[in-house]
Amino acid sequence: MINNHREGSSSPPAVHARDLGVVRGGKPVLKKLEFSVPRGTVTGLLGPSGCGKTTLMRAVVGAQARVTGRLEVLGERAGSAALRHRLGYVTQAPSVYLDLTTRQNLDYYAAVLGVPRAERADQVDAALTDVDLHSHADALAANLSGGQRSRVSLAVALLGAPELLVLDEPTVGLDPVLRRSLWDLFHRLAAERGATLLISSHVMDEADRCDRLMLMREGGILAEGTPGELRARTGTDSVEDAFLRLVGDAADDEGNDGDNDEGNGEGNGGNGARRRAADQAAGRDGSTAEVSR
Ligand SMILES: Nc1ncnc2c1ncn2[C@@H]1O[C@H](COP(=O)(O)OP(=O)(O)OP(=O)(O)O)[C@@H](O)[C@H]1O
Repeated sequence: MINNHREGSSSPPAVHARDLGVVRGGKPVLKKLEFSVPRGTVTGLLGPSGCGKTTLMRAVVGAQARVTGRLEVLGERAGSAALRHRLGYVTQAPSVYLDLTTRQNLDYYAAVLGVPRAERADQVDAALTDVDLHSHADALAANLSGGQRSRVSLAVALLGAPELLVLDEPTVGLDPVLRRSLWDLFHRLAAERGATLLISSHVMDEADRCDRLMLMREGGILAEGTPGELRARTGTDSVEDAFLRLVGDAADDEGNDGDNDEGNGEGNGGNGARRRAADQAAGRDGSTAEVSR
């Protein structure tokens, strides 16, 4: 599902990073990242738990301290006040007021965002339609399921029609039908409103729903491209296998860079290291399609 890229040649990418680094807790968690996210695309950020997806998203929305290098968002420096109304960000923890109903939450956030009073009801209705929550519009958030609360958070992010939506694992805890309808919504937002979506996921079977992917590992970008390009580059049939192949190749490269004391030259030793690195990256002990968790 490759989007036609709608960005004009003169329009800067939605996100542009050069030599981007972040230190957290005294440790470098993002290391010299270089990438661009084209406008009007659904770009997936995939990688195992702890590889730095959330940190990267926080840097993009201007919520991360100790960012070094260059990071431009919609042509502005990340974190600049001019971006406040052009971005929507949904964290992994739904941020809704439990003592308000779904509609009251949306109405409140619309007011905070400065949506004119006369437009508020329409915008709230549109957001409720987008996330399919009309049937729970008057339910207290406290009485919603976890997945429903995440959708309220997503609806909040849609208010004001932001140009860039940064969504941290928006489909966690949702059933397959809802997941599909949200992915359809993400593509509609890109195709019909020209929005750019940067979406993190650790579920590899969602990778094929993205126009483009950035595969992350240990604070770096392992590879980027369309799902088809990544499959073709690695000679694999799925993005999950492409990821594991790339992790294995990176482990081989790292192994070749140093001395190999174990080295009796047996294929099994190398394959074992490669396999361990891939399994570790995938967080897998069996045949799960998830990268981690
Ligand atoms: N508040 C913090 N203080 C110090 N280090 C942190 C903090 N939050 C995260 N880290 C570290 O930063 C690294 C990247 O974490 P991050 O949350 O960005 O990863 P992630 O890929 O989003 O993981 P997940 O998929 O589990 O959400 C991890 O090594 C983590 O331990």
